Amino acid sequence: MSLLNVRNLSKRFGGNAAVDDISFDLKAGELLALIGPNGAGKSTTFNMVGGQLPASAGSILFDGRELLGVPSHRIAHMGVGRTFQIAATFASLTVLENVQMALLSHHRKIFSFWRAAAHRFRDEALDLLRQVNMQDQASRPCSELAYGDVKRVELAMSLAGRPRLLLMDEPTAGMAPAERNGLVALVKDLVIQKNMAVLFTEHSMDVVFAYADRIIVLARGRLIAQGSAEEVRAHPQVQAVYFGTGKTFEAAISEGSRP
Ligand SMILES: Nc1ncnc2c1ncn2[C@@H]1O[C@H](COP(=O)(O)OP(=O)(O)OP(=O)(O)O)[C@@H](O)[C@H]1O
Repeated sequence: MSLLNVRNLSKRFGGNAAVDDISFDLKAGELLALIGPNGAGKSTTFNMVGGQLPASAGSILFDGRELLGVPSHRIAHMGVGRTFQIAATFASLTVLENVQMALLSHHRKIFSFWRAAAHRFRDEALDLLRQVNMQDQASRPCSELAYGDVKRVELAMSLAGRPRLLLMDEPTAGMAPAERNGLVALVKDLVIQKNMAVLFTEHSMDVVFAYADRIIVLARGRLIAQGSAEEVRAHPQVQAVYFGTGKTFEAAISEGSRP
């Protein structure tokens, strides 16, 4: 049975249908990529699932419970985690402190007194850092880290909320190709180990085709294709919309270009 059921979801901004009657499912243990050209409606879809944006119509069921109309903080506590395009860590805090902070937040402790409670959740934070291969850098301030490592810390922070569904908006934005592959390979391992569902948007097609279990393609707010990498790659409408210039996916991959 699916963990997430999106049905006939739409969002209009004035006369513009940013998301237009889309439906898709996501199972536990599945890594689902949401792709499409700029302005296709990916972020708008994410923001509706995460509760940051109200929908104009449709339904989003998470484990059978309707998410539409539920505030984002409550959606987070229901088990839907989120990472953003720009990693949100506290630069002046150490790696470990950032993850402890996320744990304090998850357990609804008060931020302002957190230093006094810094010993709390230390073991749990170290365990989360181990899961993203950052335990060796636990005592370094986040400001000193390479960007790819900051993204790993952010991933550990999002795991602090024990999400059953993790939404990752362009997790590899701003990363070098080798770092990109490392991060998404790690996410794929976590999906399998934790039987967690992940929905991610991504501009890097090589990463999508290498790691996603399934891909859905949006164009101008409409869902035009969904399926395996092979199915999506071969889909005529996807090729036409994505590479209207006559480019093929293979060419785009070898150039490492953004659509
Ligand atoms: N707050 C808003 N007000 C008005 N129009 C918006 C708003 N947010 C998004 N849009 C429009 O909705 C459409 C979909 O935008 P969205 O940001 O969801 O696309 P996207 O696929 O995430 O694009 P990108 O890959 O560039 O991030 C676009 O036409 C955009 O201009």
